[in-house]
Amino acid sequence: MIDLRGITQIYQGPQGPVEALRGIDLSIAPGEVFGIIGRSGAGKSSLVRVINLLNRPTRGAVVVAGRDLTQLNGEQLRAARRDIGMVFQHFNLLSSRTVYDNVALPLELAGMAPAAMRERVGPLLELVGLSHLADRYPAQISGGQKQRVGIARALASRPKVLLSDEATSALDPETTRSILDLLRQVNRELGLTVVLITHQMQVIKQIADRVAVIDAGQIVEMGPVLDVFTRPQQPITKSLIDEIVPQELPASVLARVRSLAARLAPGDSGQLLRLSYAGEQAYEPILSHLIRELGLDLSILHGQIDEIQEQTFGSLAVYASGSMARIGAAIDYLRAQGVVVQTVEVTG
Ligand SMILES: Nc1ncnc2c1ncn2[C@@H]1O[C@H](COP(=O)(O)OP(=O)(O)OP(=O)(O)O)[C@@H](O)[C@H]1O
Repeated sequence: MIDLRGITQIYQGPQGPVEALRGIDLSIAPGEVFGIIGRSGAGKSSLVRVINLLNRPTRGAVVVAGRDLTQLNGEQLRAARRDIGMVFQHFNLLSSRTVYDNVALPLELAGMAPAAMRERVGPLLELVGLSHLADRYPAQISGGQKQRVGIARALASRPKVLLSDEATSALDPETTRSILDLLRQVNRELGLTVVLITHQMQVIKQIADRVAVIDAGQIVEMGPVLDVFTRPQQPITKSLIDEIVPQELPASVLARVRSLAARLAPGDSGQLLRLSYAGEQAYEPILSHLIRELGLDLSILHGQIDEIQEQTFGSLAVYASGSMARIGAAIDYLRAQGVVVQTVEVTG
């Protein structure tokens, strides 16, 4: 649905050129919810605005629904943009127009007759749950409701792609969840491709199928969300995930490891393992196999089980004690079960 090829964006800043995007290649499939995450200044806004050519890239091709937007003339581009809706962090509603008239605006601009417009806007207000507020003005509704208006307006021209530029950053956590649920619903019911940028892993966790991590204008990591959560590769990805799954173990856990290590039976070894897994399998049978079949002693020190996209995602810290051979066999067994195993050395 969306193919970005070799996208470079150079701004002329007051202190000279700023290379905000440096050779981005990205393919987003139809119907996908694709998240782009990065710290402030990483280039997220620049990237999402390239997709509808609000930003014209310095170099590269922007192919949406089979057409390279950079090659279109003004009129063709205006037509192509109707396939791409956008929602903004600060909603960008017109304060002098009612909720209804804000949603109707793109249709009015496209010259649609009022009766046809009513037929289009009514169901959209229903979809976003605002039919009862159609006559209110933006100043008379909440932030979450404003964003619902923004989403309905973005859907008015029946786009194939919805871009979301930090749509939930100005909202509290509960409203954020409800807006993300709405975007998910729109994605599923209308088959829309959704591209969202955010600096919050919570947003990615709740809604995205795949995620790209952007840093200093480049994609440094990309994959299905579950994979990236269980096997983050880059330090930036780890630090972004830390918000959900702490990457460092608490001091109390490390103290417990030291005390277990001090009480090992003669000839035994001990190893702290961090396990993470995603998907169908559950920990319990795997851990009981280790204890029963491999004769290992396992202490569960720390753990968290969460849900990502209706799949279980867990992370555990366990201390295994027994012979070196048994610990090695346990690690092999865990990996064969699809569990990501990290051995952690505890000093001091
Ligand atoms: N119009 C502009 N002129 C000059 N430099 C710009 C312009 N817009 C963005 N930049 C610079 O380009 C880089 C990327 O900015 P961008 O807004 O894309 O990042 P971002 O990841 O969206 O950041 P934030 O989360 O803070 O909005 C930054 O260094 C920024 O200062």
